[in-house]
Amino acid sequence: MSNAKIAFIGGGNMATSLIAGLVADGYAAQDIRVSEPNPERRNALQARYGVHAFAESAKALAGADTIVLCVKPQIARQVCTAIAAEIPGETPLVVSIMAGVPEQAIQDWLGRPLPIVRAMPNTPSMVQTGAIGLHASPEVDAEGRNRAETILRAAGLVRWVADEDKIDAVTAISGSGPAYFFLFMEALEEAGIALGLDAETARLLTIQTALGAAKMAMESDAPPSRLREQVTSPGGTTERALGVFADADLRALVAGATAAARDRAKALSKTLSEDQ
Ligand SMILES: NC(=O)C1=CN([C@@H]2O[C@H](COP(=O)(O)OP(=O)(O)OC[C@H]3O[C@@H](n4cnc5c(N)ncnc54)[C@H](OP(=O)(O)O)[C@@H]3O)[C@@H](O)[C@H]2O)C=CC1
Ligand SMILES: O=C(O)[C@@H]1CCC=N1
Repeated sequence: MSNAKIAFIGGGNMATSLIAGLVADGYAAQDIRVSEPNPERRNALQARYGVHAFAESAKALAGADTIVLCVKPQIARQVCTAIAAEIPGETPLVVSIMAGVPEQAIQDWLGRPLPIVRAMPNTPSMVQTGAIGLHASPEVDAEGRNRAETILRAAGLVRWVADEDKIDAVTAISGSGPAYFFLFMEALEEAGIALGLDAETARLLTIQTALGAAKMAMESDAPPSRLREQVTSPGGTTERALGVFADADLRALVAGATAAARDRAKALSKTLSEDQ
C-alpha cells in the first residue's frame, strides 16, 4: 500500500472512522499523524490505532504529503488560516471532509492553489460502510486522486462527481441519507409495536429487514423496482401497504425532501465561504 504521510487535522468522529478503516486495511500507523486539541481523544487514537497524535498542528503536519481536514465547518477558516504557514512541501494534497466548505475557500484560506479533494462521507463510515462522494479541484493529478481514494475507500464506497456543485446532491442523497433510513426504521418499529409486537422483536425485525433489503439490492443484478415486485403478490398484503404509500405520493415527498437538503447545502456553502 502507498506510504503517503497523512496528517489529520481534527481527530473527532469522522477522522477516527477514516483512521480505523485505514489501519484495518493495513495502512502503516506510523505514517498517520493527527492534530487534536482534546487529550482524551489523542490518547484514545494513540492507544487504539497506534497513530501519533499531537496538540500542535505543526507537529502533525511535519513531513506530511496528504492533509485531511476533519474539523467542523464553522471553524474551517480559522483552522485553515492557522495551519497555512505550517503546511510542508510545494503541493501536498488536501482532502477536506468539511460539509459545505467550497474548494476555492480552502485554497484562499491556505493562501495558495493547492490540489483539493472535497469528500462528502456519511456516518456509516464509522462502521466502514460509508457512501462517499468525491470531487477533485483542477490542480489534483491522477496520483492525487488515487491517494484520496485510498483514504476514503477505507471508510466505504467511493464515487467521483465531475462538478463541485454535485457534492450538494451527494449531501442530499447519501450525506443526509442515513437519517432518512433511520426515520423509516423508527416508523416501522413503532408500527410493529402498535400492531402488538414486543419492542425488542419490532426493533430486531426492522433492523434485519433493512439490512437484508440493502444486501439484496447491493448483490442482485435486478433493480430495486424488480426486487420490490418480487415481494408484492397480486392481491396480497404488500400491495395494500404500497398502495397507502402511493396515495401519500411517497416519491414526491422524497424528491421534495432531497431538493430541500440540496438547497440547504448550497446556502450553507455560500454562508461558509462568504460570511466568516
Ligand atoms: N457527521 C456527518 O454525518 C458528516 C460529517 N462531515 C464532516 O466531518 C467533519 C468532522 O465532523 P465530526 O468528526 O462529526 O466532528 P467532531 O466534532 O467529532 O470532530 C472534530 C474534531 O476537531 C477538533 N478540533 C477543534 N479545533 C481543532 C483545531 N484547531 N485543530 C485540530 N482539531 C480541532 C475537535 O476537538 P474539540 O471537540 O475539542 O473542539 C474535534 O475533536 C465536519 O466538517 C463535518 O461537516 C461530513 C459528512 C457527514
Ligand atoms: O445535516 C448536515 O448538515 C450534515 C451534512 C450531511 C450530514 N450531516
